[in-house]
Amino acid sequence: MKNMNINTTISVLGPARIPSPLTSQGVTRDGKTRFMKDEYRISVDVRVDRVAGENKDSLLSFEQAGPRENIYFDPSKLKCAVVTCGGLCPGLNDIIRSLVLELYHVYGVKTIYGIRHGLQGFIPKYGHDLIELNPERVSGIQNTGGSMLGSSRGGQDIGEIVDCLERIGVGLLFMVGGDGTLMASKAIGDEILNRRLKISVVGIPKTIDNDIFLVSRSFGFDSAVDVATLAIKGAHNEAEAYPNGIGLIKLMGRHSGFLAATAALAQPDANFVLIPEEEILLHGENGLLAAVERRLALRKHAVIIVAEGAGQNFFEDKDIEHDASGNLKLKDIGLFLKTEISTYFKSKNIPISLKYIDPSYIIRSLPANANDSVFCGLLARDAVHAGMAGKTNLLISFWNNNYVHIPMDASAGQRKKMDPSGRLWQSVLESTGQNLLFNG
Ligand SMILES: Nc1ncnc2c1ncn2[C@@H]1O[C@H](COP(=O)(O)OP(=O)(O)OP(=O)(O)O)[C@@H](O)[C@H]1O
Ligand SMILES: O=P(O)(O)OC[C@H]1O[C@](O)(CO)[C@@H](O)[C@@H]1O
Ligand SMILES: [Mg+2]
Repeated sequence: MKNMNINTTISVLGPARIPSPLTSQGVTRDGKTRFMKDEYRISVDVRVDRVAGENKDSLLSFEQAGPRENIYFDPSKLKCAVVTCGGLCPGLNDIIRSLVLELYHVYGVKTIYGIRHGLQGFIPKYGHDLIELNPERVSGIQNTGGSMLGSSRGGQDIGEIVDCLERIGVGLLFMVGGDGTLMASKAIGDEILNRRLKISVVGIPKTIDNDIFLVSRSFGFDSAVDVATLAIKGAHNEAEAYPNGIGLIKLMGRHSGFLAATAALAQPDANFVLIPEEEILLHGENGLLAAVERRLALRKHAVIIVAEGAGQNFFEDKDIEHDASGNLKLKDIGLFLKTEISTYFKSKNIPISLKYIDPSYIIRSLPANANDSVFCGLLARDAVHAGMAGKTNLLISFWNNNYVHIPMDASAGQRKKMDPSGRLWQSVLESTGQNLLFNG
């Protein structure tokens, strides 16, 4: 972490004095306690570079997630709420289910509200009813994609959201979403603080783009990679089957190419991977079109993966649009490339068979795979442990193979991007051999 000034201190609503209901199960078979102490920390950097001549390391560390010996909230009086915001993502229902089961069975919290359709659900004018969540209500939801609570985009009045929390008496709010949701969580947390309320806000980062700052892996990403490999297989089969076949696949990834790059490694049939972090050169000897031509001459087929945020520089600045949440609406680089490739080969009188595959919404709306389901359960349980201990304005993150607490303001407003000189991208370059094709 080059930025050593990030905040790593977690806020608390007050001292946690009530013995946890987990106390009866709090000691493991070998006599060790399973409770975490706030003093257990996970270092931010695994590698520690010593300054020449010094023999002391100064370690930046995150608080380790997990059950605390004492909790802040009285489970018999506590009301909780869960909301899912932004784009769909595999695993949302696993998260909701695990939150409910942990709160209900392990901590004994019996009142859990599901907020419908993201932040809209807090605002009376939309008329979305609350859902009472309990183990029966969430039974089997993990087998379905999407979110049983629904979602929405679009800003809502933060004051009105906190009014709603006060009105329904929520003490612990779980917010599941991407970077925008974390910004909203932070704003809600700040307003709660302004009003001196004892409401804890815990974020669980979600995105198939895997672009949340200080989060090594977000849930849904692994499932998205899985499904993306099917699209790559299909594109490869189509490309191989026809003379000069080209399979072009567009994958999601607004500002970061993690999904495109990882899927290309998981299903190594792609010859070109195009990501937002690297500029695309289209024309000329070292451009994509000439490189595809070289590839066809060599192997008679080609597979191209493009992340949706790649090549946005090809589109004019004048018709810039934003969605309801203020996210930049990306122009369709997949369709653009399809046209450019077709036009190029037509102008050269080279017949091609181009198949364009856009699996975007299929990928993000399916249920989680087994690996993500396990991950969601662990994240959700740690979110409950943190919230019950009275911790607030934090998100649960997976970092250096550990589950940790990250203060919301350390992550919100920043984005994780792929390092073009890092191992992931360099492996993609090796696996595809695309640099050799680009450079003739
Ligand atoms: N700075 C902010 N302050 C308050 N609310 C915000 C802010 N940014 C985003 N939001 C709200 O948070 C919600 C989720 O944001 P958004 O639609 O951008 O999805 P997201 O959480 O980033 O997920 P995705 O990764 O799918 O885009 C929206 O209702 C949005 O209006
Ligand atoms: O079509 P929508 O819902 O605006 O969302 C598209 C965006 O959402 C994401 O799936 C993230 O949730 C991005 O990969 C994509 O750019
Ligand atoms: Mg977002």
